[in-house]
Amino acid sequence: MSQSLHLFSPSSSGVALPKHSLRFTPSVSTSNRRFPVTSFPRRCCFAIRASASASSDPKVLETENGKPEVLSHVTASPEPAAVSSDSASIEVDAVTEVELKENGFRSTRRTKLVCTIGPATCGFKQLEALAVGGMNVARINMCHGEREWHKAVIERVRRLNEEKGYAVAIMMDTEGSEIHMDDLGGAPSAKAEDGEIWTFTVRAFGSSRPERTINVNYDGFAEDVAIGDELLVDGGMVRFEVIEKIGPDVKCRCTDPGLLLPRANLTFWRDGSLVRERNAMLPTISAKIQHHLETKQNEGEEWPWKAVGGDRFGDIGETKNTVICWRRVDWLDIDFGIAEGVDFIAISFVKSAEVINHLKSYIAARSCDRMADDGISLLQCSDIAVIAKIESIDSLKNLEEIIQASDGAMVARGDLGAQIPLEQVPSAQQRIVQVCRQLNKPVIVASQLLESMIEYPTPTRAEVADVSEAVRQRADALMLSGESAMGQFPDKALTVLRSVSVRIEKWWREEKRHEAMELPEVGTSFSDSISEEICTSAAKMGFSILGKSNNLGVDALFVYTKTGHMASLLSRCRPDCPIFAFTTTTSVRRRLNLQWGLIPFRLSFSDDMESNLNKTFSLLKARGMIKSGDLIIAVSDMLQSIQVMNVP
Ligand SMILES: Nc1ncnc2c1ncn2[C@@H]1O[C@H](COP(=O)(O)OP(=O)(O)OP(=O)(O)O)[C@@H](O)[C@H]1O
Ligand SMILES: CC(=O)C(=O)O
Ligand SMILES: [K+]
Ligand SMILES: [Mg+2]
Repeated sequence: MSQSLHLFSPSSSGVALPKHSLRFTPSVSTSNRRFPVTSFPRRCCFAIRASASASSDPKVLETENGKPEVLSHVTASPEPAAVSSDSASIEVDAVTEVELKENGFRSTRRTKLVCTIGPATCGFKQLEALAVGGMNVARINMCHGEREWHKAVIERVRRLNEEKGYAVAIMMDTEGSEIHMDDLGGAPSAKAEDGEIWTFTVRAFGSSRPERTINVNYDGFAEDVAIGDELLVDGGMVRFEVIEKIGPDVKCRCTDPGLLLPRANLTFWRDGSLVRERNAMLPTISAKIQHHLETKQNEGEEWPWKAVGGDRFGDIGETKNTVICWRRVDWLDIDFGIAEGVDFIAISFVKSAEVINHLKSYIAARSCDRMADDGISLLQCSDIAVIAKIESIDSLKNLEEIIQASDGAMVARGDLGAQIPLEQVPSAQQRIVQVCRQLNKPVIVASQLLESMIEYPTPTRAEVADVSEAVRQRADALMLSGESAMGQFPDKALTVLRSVSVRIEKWWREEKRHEAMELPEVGTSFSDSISEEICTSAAKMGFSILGKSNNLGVDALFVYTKTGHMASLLSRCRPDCPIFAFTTTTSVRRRLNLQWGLIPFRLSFSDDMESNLNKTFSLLKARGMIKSGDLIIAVSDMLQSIQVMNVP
């Protein structure tokens, strides 16, 4: 078996490059950039047989957010496939179609959009409006609401995907170990005025809560704070000074007035520095649960946190009386996420790669159990991607190792801005985005992108500039928080993200302003290296020169990928033309929906590239997504090949 990179030019039907000489050198001039459709020489292919399930699946093609189309007469045989010529049987993906009409073929939006779902957007119609508006990922935040509420949202998104053909992925965000306030007894907000005295306490009050009293979720709160400390709500939206401690009650004077929101995050500062010693940021597990733990441990029972071990997870034997761990509720949420088959789990307040590694093994073990229980096949069972939220000083310290261990990262600027000086947040963002790109992990820029749109229908100029900067940095995705969760204008906020993204992407493409980034090799095996070379070469051919068109006038990159890896390698190069990513499973398709520039489709394909291409051309032409004469570069992880051709 040999591994070859095949480049097609007008003078040759296929060139097999020798091993270790996989540099792409354009062999054609731009004046002669239309190629005949060439056939793939099967004798020199590195071929992986199509899996049984791929060939027995109904022949389906789905676009990013489009309805599935069943093409019963398409075969997966290695012979050139019979393809549908009946365009009427092909339903057009609403979102991609709208964006294609709005922006033209080459100007589809590359930046992906994540919306936090909350009371303002949890209904079916509201979710549908977001999907139509370009939401690629729906985020649910386990800090807020009950599990039942989140379950209902997940079910609605699923129904939306099934009934209306979208591929909206679901991201579950864990509560994490931060200290936060209670839900204000159900009130939407509370106003703290200058000089007022408020009590922060761990005492439970039930319905008879005294005025200006806030419950705190962290048992050690009163012990850890000191008189004179500064208490910041949501990173400084409201500030208090600690003036007195009475048992579990901490009396504070408001020094910076503002609106307290339910479950707002709390940090405390001493002499200008964030207080982090004594594990102040990690809630101790409650005595009740600890007792339960010890009893069960004595019975020799296995524990989820035991299974993943490590001090941060509360290895029970080691920390008898002060078990420090992710709170039990996080584990229950993680189990919930696995059972619901969410696509991403975002982990709040990650401190080290160890946390991510443990969680990934846990998910893998749990997913296998689930697979066995449900009798579902390996291909159907998605492994859930783990997103590391970078929102603490520790996470910045261990940034590279955390991102390397994760499947992606989030620049969680809300809490990050409460832990480092605000003026350092932009450079931290730039660094995180850059490290993610180098390590080939998708990155989301989150929090306060359009904060004023919670209340107003138009953004501030400064917010538009902030969104533009994240797009310019070519982050994979932008995220709405309060704007979509509880704001008055969720659809308008999404429209702003969408239109600013498209405009800035186009501007930078035309101006050729993007600095080239040195991308180190990420793979470890020879086969990985070949995939990287192939993708780099293909993407290079898809780059523009002189602000006009790309080297060869390439209209789109096609990638046929089972795991999604080759698609992400192409995305990482941030080429100028759109990337159509074809994959065989819906879960991989949904996951690819988070990555820059990918238009993910589900398609049953075989290991015969010629038949795959013919089938794809026919389907996409019928949708008006490509036309005869368009120049396509196709790569595939089954054959590790590159093909350059015109759509017939
Ligand atoms: N499921 C929900 N139910 C009620 N309110 C919600 C829900 N999700 C979000 N919200 C509201 O929207 C606001 C912004 O949501 P988001 O989850 O992005 O912020 P956050 O709580 O600051 O995030 P994190 O806790 O991850 O740092 C929250 O402060 C809350 O008021
Ligand atoms: C999103 C989030 O968790 C933050 O900004 O803090
Ligand atoms: K959270
Ligand atoms: Mg946060």
